[in-house]
Amino acid sequence: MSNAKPRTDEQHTSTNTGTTTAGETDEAVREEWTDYRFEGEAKLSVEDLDVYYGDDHALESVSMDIPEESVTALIGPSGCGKSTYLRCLNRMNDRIAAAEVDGSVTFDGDEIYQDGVNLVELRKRVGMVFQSPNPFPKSIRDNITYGPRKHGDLDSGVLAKLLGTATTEKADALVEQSLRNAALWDEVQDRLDDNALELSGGQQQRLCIARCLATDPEVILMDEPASALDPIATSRIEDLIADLAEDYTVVVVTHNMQQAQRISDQTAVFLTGGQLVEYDDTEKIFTDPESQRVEDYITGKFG
Ligand SMILES: Nc1ncnc2c1ncn2[C@@H]1O[C@H](COP(=O)(O)OP(=O)(O)OP(=O)(O)O)[C@@H](O)[C@H]1O
Repeated sequence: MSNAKPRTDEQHTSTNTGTTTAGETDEAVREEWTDYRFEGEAKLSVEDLDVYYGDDHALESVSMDIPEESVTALIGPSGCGKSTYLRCLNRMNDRIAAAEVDGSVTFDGDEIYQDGVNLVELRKRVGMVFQSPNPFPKSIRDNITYGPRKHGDLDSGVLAKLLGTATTEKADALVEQSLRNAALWDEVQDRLDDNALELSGGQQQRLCIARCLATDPEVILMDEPASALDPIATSRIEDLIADLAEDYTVVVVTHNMQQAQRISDQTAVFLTGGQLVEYDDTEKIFTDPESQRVEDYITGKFG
C-alpha cells in the first residue's frame, strides 16, 4: 500500500499525557502531534484550513499533508468536521451556500482555492464516493459511460488515447476496465443493460466506485462508503479500498475504528470543535496515541 514512513524519534517527541509542558500552548503540542512526516510526495497539502457555516466554526485551522498512493482514514465523533474536511479536498463545499472556506489546499502543488480553477476537471481528478450508494436510474453500462461521454472523454483526452479507436469499443473497454477495477465485473458482466437500481446495496456501491474510476481520478474521497452495507459487502469494499491504494490516493471517512485499522496506512483523528488533534501511522494512533483525548476516544471512553 503506502510508502509512508513513521517519524523518527527526534521528530516525534511529545509525551503521552495530553497536557502541555511549561511554556507550550495546546496549539503547539497539537501541531507536533499532527505534523505527520512521510517519505515521498504529498498528493494533497492542507494548510490552516478553517470552515464556517454561518456562526458554526466547523473546522479550526487544520493543516495536514496526504501521501500519494495510500489510504488515509479520517475518524472522530459525529459532527467533528470529517465530511466538511473531505469536501474541502475537491471543493464540494462550494455547493453549500452557507459554507465559507479559508486557507490553502494544494493538489500536486497547485492551489485549488484560487480563481480560475476548473471545478469539473478538479472533481474528475479528485473523485468522490458517498455514504449511500447513489447510482443513476440507468443501465449498469450507462452509469459508467455517462460521465466520460458528458465530458467528451471517450472521443478525446486521456481515456480516448488509452482505449482504442471506435467510440463503442472504447465505451465497452471502459465499462469492463472500470467494473474489473471495482471488483464487480464477474458479477455483472452478463447484465450490463439491467437497471443499476436492481443491484444489491453492496453492488451498487461498487458500481459507484467504478463510475468514479471511469473518469480517471488520481484521488478518491470516500465518505463512510460501507456504513449502509452488511458485513460481507463491507468486507468486499474494504478489500477493494486496499487494492485501489496501489494506484490511487484514497481518503476515507469512517466511524468504524476496526475498519480504519484494517484499511488505512495513516489515520487523522478529529475531535469536537473541528480540530485535527492527532495524525500519524494508523498503528501508532491505535496502539500508542500521544493525546489523552484521542486515547479516550479510541478506547470508547467518549464519542
Ligand atoms: N450543509 C451544512 N450546513 C450547515 N452546517 C453544516 C453543514 N454540514 C455540516 N454542518 C455542520 O458542521 C459541523 C461538522 O459537520 P460534519 O458533517 O462535517 O461532521 P462529521 O464529523 O462528518 O459528522 P458525522 O460523523 O455525523 O457525519 C457540524 O456542526 C454540522 O452541523
